[in-house]
Amino acid sequence: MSYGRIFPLWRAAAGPHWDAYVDHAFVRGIADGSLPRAAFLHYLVQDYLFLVQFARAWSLAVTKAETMEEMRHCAATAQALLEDELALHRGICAEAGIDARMLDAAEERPANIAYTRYVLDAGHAGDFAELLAALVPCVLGYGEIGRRLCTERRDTPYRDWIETYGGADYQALCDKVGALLDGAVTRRLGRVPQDAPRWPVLCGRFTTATRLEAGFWQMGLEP
Ligand SMILES: Cc1ncc(CN)c(N)n1
Repeated sequence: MSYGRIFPLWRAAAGPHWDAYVDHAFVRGIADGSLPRAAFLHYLVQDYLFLVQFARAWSLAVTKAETMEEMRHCAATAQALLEDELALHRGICAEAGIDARMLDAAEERPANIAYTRYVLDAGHAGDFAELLAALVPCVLGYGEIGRRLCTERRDTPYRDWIETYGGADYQALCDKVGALLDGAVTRRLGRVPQDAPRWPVLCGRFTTATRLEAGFWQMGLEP
């Protein structure tokens, strides 16, 4: 399963940056349980703020869409981030004594600001396809990580996290985003999008967002 046709092409174009993201030391620490709890909570608080900005970016995609179908997909993805995914963050943080008020008052780290504002800028400066190219490493990268870690079945205190991203609901979201991406790119760049002059720009957006994902994990290791 590779979440459609376009995603594997962009992933290949990102070269070693993709593995630096999905196989980062932070991810390995989640998988084998060696990640210190303080680092995980620090990451989770930043990720809460991240997802709020990402919901804004998916909402921006609603305004950039060209069809009702695209609008529906993007609105549903923003909703899934705000309700389903953030429920994981709220739950784990509440158990650690970090309540909703503390989450909202947390200060964004520079790596977080860099990534989220890059994506929002891609959306403001570019069209729907450009915004999607900056958005999909987030959704589909975690889908890939969650699916892989779920099959490893190792003993780790971060099982809730792994099962959220490897679970059926998140994987279904990834399949839908992959289908949205395929349709959107074909609609704008044609059936052989690799030949379109805009293809390298889209690959570039995807690769930069991928590098910013790796930077986000790195930030997580430095509470
Ligand atoms: C930084 C980041 N990237 C991706 C995801 C998965 N939506 C996330 N929660 N946080």
